[in-house]
This record gives sequence, C-alpha cells and structure tokens, in this order.
Amino acid sequence: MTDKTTYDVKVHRLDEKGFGQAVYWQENEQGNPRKLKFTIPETLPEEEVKISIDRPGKRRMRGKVEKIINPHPERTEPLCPHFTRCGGCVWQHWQYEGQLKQKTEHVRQALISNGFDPSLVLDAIGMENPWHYRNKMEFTFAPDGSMGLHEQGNFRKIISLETCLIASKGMTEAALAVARWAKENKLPGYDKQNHEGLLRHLMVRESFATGEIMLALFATEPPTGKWKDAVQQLTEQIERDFPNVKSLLWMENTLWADRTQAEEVHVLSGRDFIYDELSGYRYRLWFDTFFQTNPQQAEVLVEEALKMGEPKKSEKMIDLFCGVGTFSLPFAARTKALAGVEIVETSIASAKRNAKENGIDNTYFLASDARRGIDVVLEEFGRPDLLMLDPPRSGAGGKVMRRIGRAQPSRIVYVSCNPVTFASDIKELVPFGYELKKVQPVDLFPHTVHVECVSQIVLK
Ligand SMILES: C[S@@+](CC[C@H](N)C(=O)[O-])C[C@H]1O[C@@H](n2cnc3c(N)ncnc32)[C@H](O)[C@@H]1O
Repeated sequence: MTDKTTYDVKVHRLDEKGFGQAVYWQENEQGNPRKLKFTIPETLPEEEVKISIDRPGKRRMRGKVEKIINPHPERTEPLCPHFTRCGGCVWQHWQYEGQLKQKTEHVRQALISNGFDPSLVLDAIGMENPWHYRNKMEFTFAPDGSMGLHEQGNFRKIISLETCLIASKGMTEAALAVARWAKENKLPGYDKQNHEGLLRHLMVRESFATGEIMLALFATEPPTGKWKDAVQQLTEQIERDFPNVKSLLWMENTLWADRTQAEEVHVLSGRDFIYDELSGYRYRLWFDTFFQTNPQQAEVLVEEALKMGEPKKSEKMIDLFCGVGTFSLPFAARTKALAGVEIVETSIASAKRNAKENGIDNTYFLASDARRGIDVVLEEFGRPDLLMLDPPRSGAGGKVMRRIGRAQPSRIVYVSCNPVTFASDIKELVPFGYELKKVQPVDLFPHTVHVECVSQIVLK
C-alpha cells in the first residue's frame, strides 16, 4: 500500500537534473526533530507544494506533487503529452525566459565556486522558437514491439511514441512510420532482461540544411531469412513515402550492452551516410558520427567562438577534441595552419575528408587522446597562437589543462557543455598567467537542464 501522507514544503533549489529540492522537519518517536529530504520533479524554485511520497529512500525521498499551493510566476502549461513520464524534457512547465535565466545563473554559480567573477558571464542566448530543434534522436523498442522513449528514472520502461516536440517534425514522422511497420508485422522488440527479441533501437538523424534523413534500425539478426519480406516492405514503404531518407540502414547488434552500436551495417536503401551543412561547410555524417544536435544554435556557438578567438591569417592554431571538424574548418579558413586532435579515429578520418571536400588545405588532424595528442602536436607544430577546446561533459582534466598552460597560446577559446567541469578546468590555467575575459552561455537544449558555453581566456 502506498503512503498517502502529505507534506507541505517549499522548494529551496533545483538539483543538477533540474528537479526541486525541499526539506520537511518532523518529530521522531523520541520527540527529536527529524529532517526529511525530498527531490520533487516538475517543481520550480521557491514554489510551495503539497507532496506525497512517490519513492521512499533512506537519505532522500522522491516526492510527487499533489497540489501546487503557491506557483512560480513563470510556471506554464507543458505542451507535450509525454511530459512528466518521458525523460527527455524536464522543464516544459517553465516559461522559456525563466529556463534561460536559470541556465545563466547555473554558469555563474559554477564560476563563483571556483573563485571567478560571475559578472563575466553574459546572459544566455536562447532560441526564438525553442521547439523541434533536435536533428538526431534514438528511440528504443519495448519487448511488445512498441517504440518510444525511456521513462523518466526507469530505463526498463518505454513510453510509446506519439509525438516529440523537440525532435524535427520530418524525423518524427519517419520514426512513427517505422514504429507502425514494426507493429503491423508483429515484430518482437528486444527484451533486455532475457536478451530475446529482434528490434532494439531506431536512430534517426536529419540535416536541416540539406533535408537528408538517415534511419538506422538496430536488430539482433540480419535482415534476411524469416525477416526478409518485412524488411523488403519497409524499404519500399520508406522509399515511396519518405524520399528524403537518403540512408536506410539495418544494423546487426547482438551485443548485450544497451547501445546503438553495430557489428555489421546493411544498407537497405541509399548510402551509409547523409550530407549535412553547418556554418557554410559540408559534412558527411555516418550513423556514429558525433555532430551538434541543435544545428541552429551550433551555428551561433561557432560564430561566438570565432568572435572570441579572433583568428588571424598569420596565426597557428590547435583545436583539441575536434570531432569531425565543426570548429576546425571555420577556424582553419581564417588562420595559417590548424592542428586538430580527437580520440575517435573515424571522426578524424571524417575531419580530414571534410576539410578536403570543403577546399581547406592547411589542416593536420591527429587521432589521439588529448593528453598525448597535445604533446605530439606541440612537437611537430610548435607553439600555437590560438587554442580552442571543446571537451566532453567530463571536461579536459588537470593534466590537459596544465599542458595547455605550459604551451602558452596567447588566446584560448573553451567551448563547454558542463559549466562545473569548465570552471574547474580553467582554474588550472590561472597559475600560468591566464585571465578569463568572458563567458557566453548558448542554449542548445531548450526544456532540458543542459547549457553550452563559449569563453575567452587570454594570456595577461
Ligand atoms: C563535445 S564533443 C566536441 C566535438 C567537436 N568539437 C564538435 O563540435 O563537433 C567532444 C569530443 O571529444 C572527443 N573526446 C572524448 N574524449 C577525448 C579524449 N580523451 N581525447 C581526445 N578527444 C576526446 C569525443 O570523441 C568528441 O568528439
């Protein structure tokens, strides 16, 4: 039986997942005060709410809102029917302006915690229309063959897809067609518990610039034998109804890990990649290529990075964590020479090809871990005038930052998707004579807690 005791609490802050945090004081059996700590999704700072216990816990309980006693002035009606259950967007109940203010504040707090001046953080640049911005989605099949997104906090449960307000409309329609085909053909979804079933994931990516779409269906068996007719039907249907799908792939994946990886790629229709464009450069994207997922705001990010980096034709530059060259190409076009370092070999192969196909011939790309790669590049390339880095969420780490400090580039542009690791990374540069000049947050992920920022750091 669930405990229907209710507690009136006030949200005092949001946690790193964007959920409200609150405490409630009550007396224990000995008459001593006892503190109950709650995490409450779908609440906003300073809101007073009546909650019940959704999920008990020793240290912190998950609260369920029974009534909003005093709502936040920026509370709004969420638009998506999947909101509250889907783990995708957690802030649809917050007016977009409020989300942006919170993101700016989050970056400022991360700087304060590391001893930097928060006034260096400019207001976050948001989107004019913060919907249907994503160019890539991954959906999962449930054992009953339905397809959708993972339920919030429960990776075993799948919410059947009806719509998605952050994915592009074209991509969602194509995904829904695949979901209907799977249902009509009664194809079994993969059961993670007993490792049985056929369909595992559907990855969809679309280029907003070229209109090309990729559909990659991950399955435990090849598209032959007893599945041949159904696969043929899917291929014909997609070719007929979705002419923009330039890549329809069947990815064989028998591995236990729940990831969109493939042991064999079968091209059912078109090619094994699609073309995309960003900031005027053309890119080939394979199913596993890392590429910015909000292309409109990614262009803003590139523009801001160029403004902060002020690249010059006489200068040498290093791009650490360069991926397929999203920043490398526009910077290389404005510098004398650019060296890019990235750990994923296929991304480096892609970066080389992208540079060539875009007529850029002053780049040198190295597939290496950043820590070793920076040493190799410095040895072959000499001291850079400008260095940019765009590490993953875990940050670059002290060893890489200290190597950057010792290399003494006169300007550094740091692009980050995690203000916390960003702030601790740049602190490492201070003893080497660097000064943080400004930080520009850019919102690439409306309705989620994530924020990207570009910053300018100079040698004093
Ligand atoms: C946030 S992405 C940025 C990619 C690129 N700048 C872009 O905008 O497309 C971070 C990149 O760092 C790469 N990476 C992760 N760990 C790395 C490491 N230890 N050394 C070098 N590159 C790494 C990832 O493969 C990924 O391409």
